[in-house]
Parts: sequence; C-alpha cells; structure tokens
Amino acid sequence: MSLYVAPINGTHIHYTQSGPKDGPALVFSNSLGTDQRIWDDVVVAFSDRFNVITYDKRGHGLSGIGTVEYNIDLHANDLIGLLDYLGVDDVILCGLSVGGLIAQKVASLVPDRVRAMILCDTAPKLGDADGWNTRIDAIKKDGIEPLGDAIIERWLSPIYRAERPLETAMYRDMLVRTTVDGYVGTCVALRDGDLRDAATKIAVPVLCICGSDDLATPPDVVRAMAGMIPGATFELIDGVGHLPCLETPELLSRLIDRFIKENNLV
Ligand SMILES: O=C(O)CC1=CCC(=O)O1
Repeated sequence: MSLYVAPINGTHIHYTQSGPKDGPALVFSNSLGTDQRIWDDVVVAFSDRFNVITYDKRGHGLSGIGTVEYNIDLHANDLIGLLDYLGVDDVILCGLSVGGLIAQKVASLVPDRVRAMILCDTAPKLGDADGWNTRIDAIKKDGIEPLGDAIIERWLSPIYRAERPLETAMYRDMLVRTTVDGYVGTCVALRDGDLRDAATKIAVPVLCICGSDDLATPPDVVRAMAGMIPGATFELIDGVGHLPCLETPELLSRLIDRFIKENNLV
C-alpha cells in the first residue's frame, strides 16, 4: 500500500493505491464527512487482484479544500483528474452516498472509462434544498460538532452504536474534524446536484446496495434509483445503516465480488 498526493484542479488530492498497479482498477469514493479510511476493511478483500484506489475528496481527510465553489461536476472532475494522473483508463467505480453521485457523474462525463458501478446508499438526487440549506446554515454558524450525534444516528445502526462505542466515537471524530468549508461545500454540491435524467441513460452494469437501517438514504430511495437505471440490480443488507463498509465490510465485499464475477467484469 502506498500513500500519495496528487495535484488536481488547483488543489491536492490525497489518495491510496493498493494491489497490483497493472490490475483492473477498482475505485472507491466516500461519503460526506468521511475520508478514505472507511474503505479499509473492504480494500483488503480486493487488493490481491485489483488496482484499488481510494481517495479523500476535496475538503475531506488530507486533501486540500481548494478555492472554488463546489458542485458534483467539480468532485467528479477531481476523480477523473486523479485517474488521468494515475494513468488509469477504465475503472469499476464504487460510490457511497455523495460518492455515489460522484460516480454517476463520472459515468456521464466519461462513459467509456467506467466499466461498471456499485452504488451504495445513494441516489441520483439526495434530499431537498430546504434540508441542505438548514444544515449549511447551522454548520456555518456553529460548526459540525453540535450536529455530530444526530448525523451519527443516520450513519450507523442502533446495534452497531450499542456494540461498538469506541468505533462510533472514532467515526464521530472523523465527521466533526472535517473542515467546515469542505463539508459545507459538499452540502452545496448535494443541494444543487440532480442526476435523475442521467441515471436513465447509464449503460453499464450497476449494483445498488442499501442498509435496511439507513436513515440518510432509506431502502425505498435506493430501490427507486435501481428502478431508474437500465438493468440495475438491488441488494438490501439487513440491520445495517448508511455505511455498510463500516458495519458489514465482509458482506459488502462479497456482494461486490459476486457482481464483478457475474458480469464478467475482469
Ligand atoms: O450526513 C448524512 O446525512 C449522510 C449523507 C448524506 C450525503 C452523504 O454523503 O452522506
């Protein structure tokens, strides 16, 4: 595993490459208020065969914040820029929540470079403008900390929070330590992002996955997305919240692996 940083679109993007660099590329894009470490227990299931790439989107983790207003196109172009920088021509993309919108946007901008997608706990449009504006205003005023507990309840199932208090506290720290500019910028991107039209034109194999206890993108929302994308399939993971990569990484990895095999993607 190597940790790297790349100059992308006027800022720096922190990324990790694991596994054979000449293997098929499997790229993970993470959710709002998280960094690439949420994929650690999934990466291990693929790094023997795949060129696995994880990264911190701008404003998150160790990536730069940049100086321009955020939108989904910008996040998608950062990922395309990272693939260009790494000389990766085509990828299997796995996106979680806002990472799922980023993946869908990449697929619409450079369809020839996306072999397939796994869309986890996401949709072509997330929430509504009022909800995002309320969150944006609250965080601009008081920071992320006061919303930490409420957001963690949307992220993690009650069972996980009860059984894994240390991990829950750790991921809460990951959330509240995200830069306000990066977090708010990405909320703005989510408020303004609407990929519903593009979803109906996706022409690669897609697996949609959702945790049954996801309060941020509930199963009905993810199932509806699967219905919009031609040929997409849907899997529900029982008893899990918004972040299956943290709660059930082995099961998530098995679903991804089966999808790759069933669709002869490598
Ligand atoms: O923080 C949340 O409410 C969950 C979430 C919404 C978009 C995203 O990426 O995470």
